[in-house]
Formats: sequence, C-alpha cells, structure tokens
Amino acid sequence: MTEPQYRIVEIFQSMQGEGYNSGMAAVFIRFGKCNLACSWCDTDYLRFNTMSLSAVVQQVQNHTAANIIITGGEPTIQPQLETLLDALKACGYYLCIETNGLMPVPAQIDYIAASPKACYAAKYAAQCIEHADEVRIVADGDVTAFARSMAARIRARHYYLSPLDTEGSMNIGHTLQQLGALNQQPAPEHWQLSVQAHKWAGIE
Ligand SMILES: Nc1nc2[nH]cc(C(=O)O)c2c(=O)[nH]1
Ligand code: SF4
Ligand SMILES: [Mg+2]
Repeated sequence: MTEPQYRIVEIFQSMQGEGYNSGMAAVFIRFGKCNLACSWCDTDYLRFNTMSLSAVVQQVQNHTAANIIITGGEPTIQPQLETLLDALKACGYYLCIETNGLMPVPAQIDYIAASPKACYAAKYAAQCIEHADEVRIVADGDVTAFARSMAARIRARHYYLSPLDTEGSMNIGHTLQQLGALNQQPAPEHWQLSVQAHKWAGIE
C-alpha cells in the first residue's frame, strides 16, 4: 500500500510567536492550500511540495522540540491529516493547530488556536467550530462586532485581537482602541492583545 502524501510548504523549528503559548519551542508543519484567500495573508500557501507521511515524520524528528504547531494555509483541509496526527501522537508530540475555524478540528489535537477572519464574516455566520483553546482575530478594520459574534459562537479560554502587520506597518493604536471597546461592554470573555512577536524578533 502506498503511503499518504501531504502538501508541505515548509517544516522548521521556531518559537510560537502569537497568543497564549508565545515562546513555546515548536516544530512548525506548514500545509499548502487554504479555503479562504485573505488579501493580507502573509503566507505563500500555494508553493508546496508533496511529501510522504514517513518523510514528514522524519523531518520533524530532525528537530528537537517536543511540541508541533500544525499550520498553513489551512491545515484542516489537508486530506488524511488524521493519519499523520496519529503517527506524530505515537511519537509523543504535543499537537497544536492554527486554524481559521471553519472546519472541524481532528480529535488528536491538544491545543486549538482559531483565527476567524472578519473579511469572511458571512461564511462564519453559516459555519464554524464551537470550541477552541484560544480565539485570535486579526484587526483588519473595525472587527468589534465580528469579535463579539465569534466569542458567542466559539467557547474558548482566551480571546485575542491581533494588529494587522503588513509590510512593516501595524495598526496597533486602532487595535488597542477596539480592545478597550470590547472589554468595556459586559461579556463573559476578556480580550487581550496578541502581536506577531516572531516578526519583531526576526525569527521564522
Ligand atoms: N514563530 C511563529 N509563530 C507562529 N504562530 C503562528 C504562525 C503561523 O504562521 O501560523 C507562526 C509563524 O509563522 N511563526
Ligand atoms: S485563512 Fe489564513 S492562510 Fe488562509 S488566506 Fe486567510 S490568512 Fe492566509
Ligand atoms: Mg506565520
């Protein structure tokens, strides 16, 4: 029987740069393709190679971290993802995922970071996951109404707004303003700031 094949953009070790697990050493597995196409996307998710399951596991094991961040692109649309996750789990890795939150997340995942996109609010009104560990929304405009609607839809332990970081400029003032507005309203959730610290640190 032939091995499952995966669309791999890159596999590298770095530190989680965003959200609650910032600073956590991890091997990143970046999968090709996405089910959205955000105008400000910072990832070239269509430039990928095909790799077999054993080649992916081998490349991961060439690194030292005990944690894996499954990202993309959008990793939940990768065929046979669960077969790979089973293999990685069997090696003892702690599995985190970065997902846009449209599609269900495999049960093997230990930590879910969901990043719903306000520019596709209509899609999320129709379909989205119901729980995550953290929700992280990019403030690519006035996202307060969208953020409130996502907090009502996705139960999570942590909620973040992230400034939009494009070509070295960041709307951090507008993001702070929106955090203030969100936290002023009575709601069960408290919104915090998440920056893409890896970009400031000059690491991958
Ligand atoms: N250091 C680092 N942390 C990250 N957290 C989420 C990332 C992503 O591209 O999904 C990312 C990334 O690309 N690099
Ligand atoms: S959901 Fe994420 S990977 Fe997909 S286009 Fe938007 S920013 Fe890029
Ligand atoms: Mg990134």
